[in-house]
Amino acid sequence: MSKPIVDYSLYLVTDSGLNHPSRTLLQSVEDSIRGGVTLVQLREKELDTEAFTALARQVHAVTKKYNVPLLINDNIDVALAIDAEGAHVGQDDITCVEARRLLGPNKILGISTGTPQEAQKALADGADYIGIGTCFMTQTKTPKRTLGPIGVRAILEAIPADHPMRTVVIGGIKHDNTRRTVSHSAGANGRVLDGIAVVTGIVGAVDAKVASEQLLSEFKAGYESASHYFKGENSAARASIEDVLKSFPQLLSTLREKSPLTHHISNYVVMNDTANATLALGGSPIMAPSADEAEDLSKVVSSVVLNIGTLTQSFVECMLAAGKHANAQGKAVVFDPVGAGATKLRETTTSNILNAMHVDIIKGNPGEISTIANLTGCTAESIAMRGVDSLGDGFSNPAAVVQAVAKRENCVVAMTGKVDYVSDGVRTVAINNGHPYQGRITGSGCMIASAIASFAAISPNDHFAAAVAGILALNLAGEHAGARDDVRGPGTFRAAFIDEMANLTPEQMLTEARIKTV
Ligand SMILES: Cc1ncc(COP(=O)(O)OP(=O)(O)O)c(N)n1
Ligand SMILES: Cc1nc(C(=O)O)sc1CCOP(=O)(O)O
Repeated sequence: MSKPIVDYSLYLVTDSGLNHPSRTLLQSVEDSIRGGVTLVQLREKELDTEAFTALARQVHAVTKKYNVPLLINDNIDVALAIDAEGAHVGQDDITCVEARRLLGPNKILGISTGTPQEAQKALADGADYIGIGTCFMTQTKTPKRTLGPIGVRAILEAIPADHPMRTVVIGGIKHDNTRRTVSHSAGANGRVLDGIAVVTGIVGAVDAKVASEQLLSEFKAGYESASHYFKGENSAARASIEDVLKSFPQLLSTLREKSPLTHHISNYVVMNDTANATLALGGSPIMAPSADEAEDLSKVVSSVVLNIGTLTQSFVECMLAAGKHANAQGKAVVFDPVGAGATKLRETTTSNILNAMHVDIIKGNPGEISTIANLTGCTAESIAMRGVDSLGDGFSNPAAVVQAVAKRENCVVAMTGKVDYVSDGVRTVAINNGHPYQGRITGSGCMIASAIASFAAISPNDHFAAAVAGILALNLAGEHAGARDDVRGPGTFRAAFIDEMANLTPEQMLTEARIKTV
């Protein structure tokens, strides 16, 4: 028999000791397959060979019924005895080369890897796939160390994109961390995980079918986000900064022609201003802070703004729902982590948002970006935070910070201040437009997030262009408003600012931009 073609998307790894007491392991396996499990590994540490073989035969009868491959953990003899579709071995077990020799060329062989070097060795040793772990803390075994999505990424990047080696991640994978793990671990070489391997998240769940359905849907959403990012944003496809700048007049004209609808979960202080700014620039806002509307809206809006300025439980629920549905619909998510480091609640919410969805563009002041850098383990410099406003100019090398956070989060980062910085991890620019009055009215940063969201709707495959265009458009409006004779202070500036967003011409986006590559 030739080697089966394997779908690695949702890989169940069993452990009878962790199986939910309400059912047998066989029931867990069957329920999980009915919920979408695509591959099963029988991993039973406490059974002797005879009992393991007997259980393996029973499990194989179930998996064969659904045409799902069964692999045996560690024990090649059992795999051969029951004619399983393959086996999985660890670094401390029989070698991969020996396992392949015993199994022959037509069985599936997987090996555990925790370093890029182990992954590269697996390429040479005849494995079909690698299990990359341990990703997160797990109760199922004592990990040597945890990799997190960034450690997983380093291993994916060690495997050439065109190599047939498949990859799954293992260790602490649950429905609420799957999406981020998959989207954030994607390598710069375009490699995205082929699947997730799960023990307790399935066998220990109250309902293994429902748990499997959720995990599979989260895996697919993470995979889609990662693939979308690389389709539009891989280095080969990235437009040069010069071409991006040249595209701005057309972007603004198209924005006005199409008037894209953006879903705002904004804050009480700026809701009216962000709605008016969106309209003035040419877009259409819908201010809808209820989670119950998020799914319906995700089908009709073009992008979403999540603003944590005035946090309540229902705002948080709505932001999480809106972000997830936007991801599922392929709509851009713009995150404005207002005052992210000011309180524990804001910090936790920021973390929860980044973990629960793929954020396409993060827009913040230096303090907010610093908090995100720290939360995501990015080795950037820190600055202090007080209230929702950032202190001082922030970083000694702001361009390096935005670039590092963008690279780590696989997204675009826009850091606003006297000079604004935008990076997608590869392209980084500094924008020198704007007026001091923008810093003296509340909500000017939030309005920038709204403008970015409108441009992201027009430029779905280049969010870097959208972020730069959004900042530039509002900064030019700020300059024009600040220069008006009728503007005598922040109050009159606020009205003039909105007027000048509406008056901005596409040509001014080209002729008045002071943007340089950094
Ligand atoms: C898919 C997958 N990845 C990794 C492992 C771990 O295997 P191993 O290192 O042999 O550890 P134990 O399973 O023996 O605890 C796995 N089983 N499956
Ligand atoms: C079996 C196994 N192997 C790991 C590795 O790092 O190689 S982590 C792990 C346990 C995974 O269990 P859970 O899904 O319950 O966290």
